[in-house]
Amino acid sequence: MIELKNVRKYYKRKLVLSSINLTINKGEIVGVLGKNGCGKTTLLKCIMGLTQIQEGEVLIEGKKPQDVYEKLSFITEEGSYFPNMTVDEYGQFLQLFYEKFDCERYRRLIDYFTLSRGSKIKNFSKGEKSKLEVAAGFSKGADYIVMDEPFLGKDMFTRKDFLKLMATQLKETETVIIATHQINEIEHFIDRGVLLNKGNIVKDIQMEELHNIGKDLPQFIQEVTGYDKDKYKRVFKV
Ligand SMILES: Nc1ncnc2c1ncn2[C@@H]1O[C@H](COP(=O)(O)OP(=O)(O)OP(=O)(O)O)[C@@H](O)[C@H]1O
Repeated sequence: MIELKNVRKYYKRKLVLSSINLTINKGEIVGVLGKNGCGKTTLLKCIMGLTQIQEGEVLIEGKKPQDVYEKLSFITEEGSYFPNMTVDEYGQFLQLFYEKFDCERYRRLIDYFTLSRGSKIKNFSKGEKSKLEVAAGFSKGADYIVMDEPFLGKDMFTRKDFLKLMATQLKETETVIIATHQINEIEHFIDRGVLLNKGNIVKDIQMEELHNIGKDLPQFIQEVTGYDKDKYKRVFKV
């Protein structure tokens, strides 16, 4: 279980997350959603223990994230790989570092994404690096897989493959937290949507509940966070 209790985060004097309370249970697939700059990445970094918080606490199974790093895997655009390594060398490194690293899963994912095992990571395209990041992130043997915009830079077919992968390969005990703007794509994949606006959780809804009331995710997000359709006219005075 992941617990965020009254988490408040500032970057210098700017308040980015204000008193966040959130509990994520084991096995849940949770989408963290909201407009640019609303605090999604910052929230994920708090869960990962990668950024300092000024108030409150984050607990992963009752412990600080820094004390259970092997339970967590962060899949991010920035990438956690070493560019000078080849795909195979990186796999060997991860195996040494993560006790529960699943070599077989890594190999299969590398093949699934048709990445060349002998190639240096630095020579990969953006999309290929992002596939490698997913392959590594899913193979660390972590209980909590935290993803920040995993669709970025991936072509249409890869995005489909990626979703298929998540829908079929995840174990029941694996928990996924995914921050993305690709709401159409994750609509039928997530169990629950947590909607942020200006650093606050403004809605936390089970997808089943949403579909039962006949709404889809884009509609729901627009209703909750609003869309200023006249902004263009105001700014450009047209
Ligand atoms: N290292 C930093 N230093 C100062 N301000 C930051 C830093 N990182 C993020 N911010 C600010 O914090 C706010 C939230 O940023 P964050 O990256 O969490 O948003 P986001 O919801 O992930 O946005 P996006 O959808 O654009 O990726 C933004 O206003 C951003 O400018």
